[in-house]
Amino acid sequence: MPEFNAFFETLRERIDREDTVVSVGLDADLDRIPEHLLEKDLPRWAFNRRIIDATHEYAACYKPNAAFYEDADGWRSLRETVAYAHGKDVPVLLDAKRGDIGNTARKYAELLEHVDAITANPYMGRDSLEPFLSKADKGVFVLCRTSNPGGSDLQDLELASGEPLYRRVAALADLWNERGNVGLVVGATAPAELEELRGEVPDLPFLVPGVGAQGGDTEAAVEHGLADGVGLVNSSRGIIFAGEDAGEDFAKASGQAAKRLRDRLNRYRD
Ligand SMILES: O=c1ccn([C@@H]2O[C@H](COP(=O)(O)O)[C@@H](O)[C@H]2O)c(=O)[nH]1
Repeated sequence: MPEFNAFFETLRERIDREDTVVSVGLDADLDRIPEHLLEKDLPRWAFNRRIIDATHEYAACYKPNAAFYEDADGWRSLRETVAYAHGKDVPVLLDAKRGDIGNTARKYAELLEHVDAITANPYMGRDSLEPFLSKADKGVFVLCRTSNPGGSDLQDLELASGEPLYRRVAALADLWNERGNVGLVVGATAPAELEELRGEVPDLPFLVPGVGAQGGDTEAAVEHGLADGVGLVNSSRGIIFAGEDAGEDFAKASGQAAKRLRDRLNRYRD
């Protein structure tokens, strides 16, 4: 079993030091950002800065989803956000779900020059992930059993061997973990699969989305999401929009929501 790489060691240090496995999802949706911020030059950055100020002491990492930044101002906002999170010593995991033929994946993998870890789609196989995997000091979270209702449509399909596809993905990800830089994405809405996968790949840390707005199982997320104490449980809308109706005080409510989630998850940690 390879040891954790630099990213996972940094994450482990952060988790231990701050006593939290909360991933704060920065899905800065312009349709939900408080109105008074919309006049700013970069509203998403203005929003994220306030959210980071209010939540960083409860955050093991920040997870911006690329979908909310894929325009010119969005990328500028994201760069400012990443620099600010780093200034608070919090790692950043970009939820980008990339993966393509090697030549294209090589360009996607350049995203890792700016962030500490990324989510990747394994559907096109090992060569499509190699450019990410070869960045030995970064983290690569491979989509395995996703939290959405349609996650079962393909991921649960039984292979000729009798095993479901998500289990094969987990086994492959374990093989791809030569550098100790691989984790899995497994949704909190699939607690049975979380438990099963923890048994299959005991050494891979999980990123567990789906608590909060999606109603996933927080206890299962913690009990099975961590490998040797390392793993992340993400909430995005449940934290960043907790103060949606609080006007100028919106970030305070986010800080309280992040603290509540941290405390709740910590009840299940060893
Ligand atoms: O299986 C998956 C993989 C990724 N996500 C992403 O996580 C957050 C969840 O947001 P919430 O507001 O906490 O529901 C979002 O960025 C998703 O794209 C996921 O939910 N499930």
